Amino acid sequence: MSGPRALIRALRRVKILSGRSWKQVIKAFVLLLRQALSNPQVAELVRFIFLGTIVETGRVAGAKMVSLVNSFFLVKASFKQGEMSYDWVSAYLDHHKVWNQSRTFRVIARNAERMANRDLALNGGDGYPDAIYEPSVSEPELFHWRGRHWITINKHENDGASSLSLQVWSRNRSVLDEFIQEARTFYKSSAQPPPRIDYDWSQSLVVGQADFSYDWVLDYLQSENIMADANEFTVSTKQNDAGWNRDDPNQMVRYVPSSNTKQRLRWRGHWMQVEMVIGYEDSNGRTSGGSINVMLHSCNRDVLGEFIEAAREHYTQASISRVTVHLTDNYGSWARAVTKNRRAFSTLILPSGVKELILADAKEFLASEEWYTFAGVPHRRGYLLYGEPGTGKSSTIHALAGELGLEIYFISLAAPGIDDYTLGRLIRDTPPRCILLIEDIDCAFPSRDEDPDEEPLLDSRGNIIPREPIPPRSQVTLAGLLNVLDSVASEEGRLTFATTNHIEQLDPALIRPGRMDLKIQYGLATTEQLEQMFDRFYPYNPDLADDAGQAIGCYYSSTSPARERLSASVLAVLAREFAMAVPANRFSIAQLQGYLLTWKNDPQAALAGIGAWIERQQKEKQEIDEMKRRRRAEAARRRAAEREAEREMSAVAGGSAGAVGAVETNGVAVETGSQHSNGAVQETVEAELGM
Ligand SMILES: Nc1ncnc2c1ncn2[C@@H]1O[C@H](COP(=O)(O)OP(=O)(O)OP(=O)(O)O)[C@@H](O)[C@H]1O
Repeated sequence: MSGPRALIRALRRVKILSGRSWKQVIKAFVLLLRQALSNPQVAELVRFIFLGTIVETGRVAGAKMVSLVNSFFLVKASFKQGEMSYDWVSAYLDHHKVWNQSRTFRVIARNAERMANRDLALNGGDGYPDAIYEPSVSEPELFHWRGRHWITINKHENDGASSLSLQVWSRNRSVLDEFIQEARTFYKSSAQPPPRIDYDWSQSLVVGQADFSYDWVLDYLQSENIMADANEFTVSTKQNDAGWNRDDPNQMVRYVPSSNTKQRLRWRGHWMQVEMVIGYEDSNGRTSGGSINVMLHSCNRDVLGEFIEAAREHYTQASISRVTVHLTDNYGSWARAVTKNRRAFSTLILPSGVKELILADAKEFLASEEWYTFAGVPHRRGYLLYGEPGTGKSSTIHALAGELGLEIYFISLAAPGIDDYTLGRLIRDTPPRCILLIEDIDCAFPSRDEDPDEEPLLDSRGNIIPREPIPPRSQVTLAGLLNVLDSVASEEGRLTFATTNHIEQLDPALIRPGRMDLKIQYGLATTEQLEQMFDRFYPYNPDLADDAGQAIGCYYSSTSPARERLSASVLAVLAREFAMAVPANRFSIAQLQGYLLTWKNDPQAALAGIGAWIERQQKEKQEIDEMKRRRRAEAARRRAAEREAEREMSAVAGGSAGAVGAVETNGVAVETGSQHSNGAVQETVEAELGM
């Protein structure tokens, strides 16, 4: 306790402090210190503090000196993951196996991304992902660069994001510049894709699904196979999906770029990132808002323009050999497009002059927009192709689209979701200069669907029972259809084609000129068409080769044991005989095409077998007619029975008064009535079938 007491004593003396001179203050302080230091514990503490202060000051001064020296002799740089510079340096260091000295690794299994340090990987060569060693957060590595400069590299990881810091042991900053430049050049020349980027630091281009350029870009990406290095696919068997054809355009399975992932591709020496964004579905299940986002890893804006131009050019070129058909979804929107190989106009087999007429008319229409404007006539043209099924109506439109380089927008009025409103919207959404194809336009009208030659249905008293019209198969009304055909949206150089097998069911308002300007009937095959068809199936072909690959210039005879060659003149004779053997206007081209396809390499066998085929067709037709007749008779019997029963029930109900009695009477009457009506039905059916 001597210490504190001495201190108190000293303090008492300090009262001389109050208002006295500084000398007295110092004196008092020295006195106080002496008193304190006279205590060995205090003396020890003061010595300890004094020494510590000296050491710490030395350390701070030393560190300051080192950093001063560092900043004088070292050049530092840091690189953050997500920046391209990080990838340059990282790939460069990987390549130079800088991490070889590391003792701490992170092992990952990945084969999708190519790594420059692949030699470090355990490559099993079995197609299974390799184990790849990546340096983990580790001690700084010293790297002797170009045998002249020492560089310390440190890899850090923070919240899963890596960064690199570099210290170049040189006073000269240009060493760092050279190092970065070399890493960049190495990276650029290697096949390393750039990192996927989430933010827009470069030029980007967004092509919306609703825009025409969407098709260009998508088509370009598929056809050029330029996304072949991508590693995320969805495998689809659907033809109409946006898919990659890879090398084989006929393959059934297509590689569809995975949506909402960023794919990197190298295009004309530039790295690009492409992302397919799938649209969202609204409450009606309609998809919209999809896009292709293209981001260019270059500061040269012109490259994006070049890319779009290349896509457009490719699309235009490809369209020359293809026809695009746009189809609707179940909600009345243009949903997808399918492309088909173009059909040559010359392959159409039509009575002479018909093809030429349609083609010339359409061409003339497209070329005379100015005239229409000048004359104040809406620039639209409607064509109605009508006639038997399988006679070439759709084929004509398809071939015409190819010939004129137009796309087809196909609407089936019977499709679900197509009503007046959606039809109007679809028409509004079609581009100018295209072919709008409305197939089976008759399905918008009530029809009887039965044989028009059918005899009237009679009841037991010989009265005609009116037939109930079969309701239309479409939700589109005549007014709605006329509206659409007359709408302003239809005045943009559009060719509207409508097809029907039943022109007699169409309202005259629909087919009047102005709506349907050109009506062309398609009939069953005439003798002229049959001959043409045979010629088309078995052309005299100078390039034709035999089984051994020898050019033979014509077909071999199948009937002659010596396998004689068939000359052009023999083929012409066969064609003529074939045309004569088939009754004119009896079969459709589609039917005959089916037959000829079974003999596609043997014209003589085709001719030899045609008689038997016709007989078979006739027999089949008789059987079908008989089945139809029976079905009609059954339907007639049922309808007549229903009518009789209804009539008798209303007669009984009208004549009876008491409820209970009425029921009983009714029951008997019905029974009697039904017996009676059965007899009546029999009579009706027999009358109808002419028995
Ligand atoms: N006049 C024709 N010229 C060339 N090929 C034809 C002709 N008619 C039919 N075909 C062939 O028959 C098949 C069916 O033809 P298409 O679909 O054009 O007939 P359609 O009249 O439109 O029939 P539908 O009324 O049933 O729709 C096609 O494969 C087509 O190649």
